[in-house]
Amino acid sequence: MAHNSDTIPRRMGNYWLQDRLGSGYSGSIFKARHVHDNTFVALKVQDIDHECPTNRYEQAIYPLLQGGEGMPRLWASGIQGKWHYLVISLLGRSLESIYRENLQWGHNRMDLRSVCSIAIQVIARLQIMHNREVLHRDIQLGNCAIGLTPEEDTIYMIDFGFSKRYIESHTRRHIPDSKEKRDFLGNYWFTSVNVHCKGKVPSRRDDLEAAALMFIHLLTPGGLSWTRNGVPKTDSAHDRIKRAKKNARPEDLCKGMPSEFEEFLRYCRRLKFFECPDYDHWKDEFQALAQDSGFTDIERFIWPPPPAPKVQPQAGRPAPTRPTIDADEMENVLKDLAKLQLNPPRPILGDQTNVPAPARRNDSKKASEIISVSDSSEDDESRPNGQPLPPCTPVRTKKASQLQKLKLSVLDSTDNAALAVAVEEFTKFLQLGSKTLTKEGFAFLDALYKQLADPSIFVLPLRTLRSVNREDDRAPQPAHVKLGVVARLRREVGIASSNRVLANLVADFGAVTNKSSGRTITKDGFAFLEGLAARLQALN
Ligand SMILES: Nc1ncnc2c1ncn2[C@@H]1O[C@H](COP(=O)(O)OP(=O)(O)OP(=O)(O)O)[C@@H](O)[C@H]1O
Repeated sequence: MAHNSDTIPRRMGNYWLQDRLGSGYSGSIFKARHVHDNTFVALKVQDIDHECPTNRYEQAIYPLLQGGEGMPRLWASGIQGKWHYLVISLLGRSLESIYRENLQWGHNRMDLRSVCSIAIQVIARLQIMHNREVLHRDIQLGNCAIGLTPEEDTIYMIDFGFSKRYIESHTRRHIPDSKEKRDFLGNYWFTSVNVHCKGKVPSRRDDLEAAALMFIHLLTPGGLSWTRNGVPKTDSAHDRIKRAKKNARPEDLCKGMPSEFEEFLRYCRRLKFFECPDYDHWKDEFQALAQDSGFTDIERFIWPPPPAPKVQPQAGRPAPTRPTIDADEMENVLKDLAKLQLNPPRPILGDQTNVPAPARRNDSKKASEIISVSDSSEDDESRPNGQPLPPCTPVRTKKASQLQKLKLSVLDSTDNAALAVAVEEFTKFLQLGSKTLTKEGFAFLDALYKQLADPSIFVLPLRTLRSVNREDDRAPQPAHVKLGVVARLRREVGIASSNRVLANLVADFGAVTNKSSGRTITKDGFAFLEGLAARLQALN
């Protein structure tokens, strides 16, 4: 319904309306001042005859969320003439406005620090909402806003016009799933594939998937491909968006990003309709990613972002000036370098005629340094308004490059003692940081399997590889199955009689971790790895 702001009275209840903060399909939102105490609020106004009375829906949701961190307060609500109004906490800018500002500063994507911080806070907000039995159902940048000073580092959720309780109040049961196709509810850019493209009933998993797509959008140069032509004006344009979204594979969407984003999207898509997501795990993952990348104080969203942590140049050597190179270009360069085969083949465990290990170690170090190069500019370029440039997203995280280094040291190993050291380092590294096995972690296990099974031949180690696409391999298993298998592996590793037996145990360990829902290493898993290192020493 058309909405004419001229007819909105200057005063609503006890508030004087001031500037318009925003307006949407369903109404307008104004900054307003209390007539007596002069405090400022946001006042959301909607025509009482609007075909979609979202203000009334919001009015029912707000009381459920009061007091939760990052949830605005509902101060008052009422009807005046033909207007329904909600009085809520006045907040700062939306993430949509911040994202656009970043584009204007010449950055075609957001920096990793900001995205990790957004991820941690948005997942925490969804955790609060879901714990209070509410689904948001319209996660997007415009529906996340930062607080006003001194709360500008807190992200708030706003716009609960599409929200709904997923626990029915009378039965206390989860809303039912349905096979019937529903009309799409949400937004074009981030609503999950199940809800947007397949007409399924939204549940907790869909809020999380929308959040995952939003994080990936922020890190994608130019944004997700289906957002680039603007809001669709025809059904066929909308169909094109749905097709692009449905066909986009996580590995393609997340190319060049830290693996956590791909992992998170996959995790959201594996969740069952009724399943409760593991919010804490994913907050920890993004926290660990930020820490691995050298960022501090990550729970706070700081805009503009503080300068990127600098890697200290070695004493006595001038810092190298890096050419600007993007992730795709870097990948091509690395592929071309690999094709050149400048060095003799890597020494392998069973082949003692290779060049001495120390010389090869240096090479592997260099290789990992190349891979871990970040695209953060060394230039002291300033933004048009004098703000410092935000740190750019590293092509690979510190965690990824450390694991890559460990994998190379496995491939360089010429005896079991060297393998044992690599396994010990791998174990310690995971114990101290994130306990999730990323694709680089699985690549380490692959390399280990290869060396133990038969180091003299090239093995395609499909048994531990994480990125298998076969449906049966991807189907997650119940947690108790993983616990049982890992406990058995832990026992068997202590009595393994040969490298080949150890190889099979490593393969089983990779497979069972791959099929577990969080791909995390449990206590027994660490005991298995420690036992493996000890057994390798014993079999040396
Ligand atoms: N509490 C608030 N404080 C400050 N600004 C706000 C607040 N709530 C909303 N805004 C601004 O107004 C915009 C629209 O708000 P909101 O999404 O709640 O309204 P809407 O009418 O439901 O919009 P849409 O139809 O686009 O979903 C937001 O993107 C934000 O910029």
